Amino acid sequence: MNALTLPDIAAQASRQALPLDWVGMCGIALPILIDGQRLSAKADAGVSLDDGEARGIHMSRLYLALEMLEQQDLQPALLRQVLQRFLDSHEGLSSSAYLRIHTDLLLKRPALVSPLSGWKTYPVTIEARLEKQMFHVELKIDVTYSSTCPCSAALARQLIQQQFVDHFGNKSLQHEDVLAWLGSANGIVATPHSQRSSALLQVHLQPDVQALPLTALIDQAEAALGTAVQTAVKRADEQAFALANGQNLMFCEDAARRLNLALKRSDAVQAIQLKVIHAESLHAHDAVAESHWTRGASGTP
Ligand SMILES: Nc1nc2c(ncn2[C@@H]2O[C@H](COP(=O)(O)OP(=O)(O)OP(=O)(O)O)[C@@H](O)[C@H]2O)c(=O)[nH]1
Repeated sequence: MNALTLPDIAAQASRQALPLDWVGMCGIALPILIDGQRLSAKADAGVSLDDGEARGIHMSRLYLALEMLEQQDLQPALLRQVLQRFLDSHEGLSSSAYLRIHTDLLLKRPALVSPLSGWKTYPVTIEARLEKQMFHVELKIDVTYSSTCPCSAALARQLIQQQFVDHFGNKSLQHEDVLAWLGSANGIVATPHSQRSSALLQVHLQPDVQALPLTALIDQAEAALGTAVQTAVKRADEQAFALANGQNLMFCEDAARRLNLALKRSDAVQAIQLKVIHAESLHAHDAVAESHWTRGASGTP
């Protein structure tokens, strides 16, 4: 049997004529380049099947178009080229093309005090679509941070005050006694609960953005949150982290508001949808807040 005789089922007419919104492949293994860094990714590639009479799309054509992503840095223009190739290879069948790329961005982060640093992964999804010649790019970024409950901190402070009264109530205060008491486990009788928390950021980029602002958005989010999860940690770094948490008490509502305000300052951002999850250590369920924002027609928030 030679290639000319291979049956081509996709080219047949469909028995049930019906257009489809999205047809393609999910979970395609792909090496990509972001800011010069080679990363392992999984891609979902698809097109609309507008011709309801056509049995199927040409999966291999989408798959092969992804080769364009192997050697060039991932930027909006490149995503658009790939999507255009999806459409060019499905002329008469499709008017919309979709590409989702899931990867773990690796960023080197310095310690708070010591001259050390370490790598941190940020799960990201880059989602691009070309519909009726309109091109859109959306970024989903997962940022982890530490949050300390302000209510718990206030309750702990009250217990420490009570302990102070119990201990020093009938004594004359001596500086060295108070200092020793403060440094003892007997003095600081209660600590507030903290949790590892995550911010799921979904950012719709402005149409004219030339470069994917992944690192910039992560930096802005971490600066707004103030207590990003650390990498290399010595005791000096842990102490600085304890101080940062103590000065940065937050409910999930506080975190959501801070992120909303920080991200909309970026010129690259057209709209945001965000969700913060405080995986509480107080109880077995999470505290969650969501927020969204869309830039007005005048370009102002
Ligand atoms: N459309 C479609 N193809 C599928 C599916 N599952 C597996 N395939 C296979 O994907 C393979 C590639 O499809 P095509 O791109 O049409 O391959 P081709 O006909 O050799 O390539 P072209 O000549 O470019 O059309 C075929 O062997 C299909 O059978 C499916 O659910 N839908």
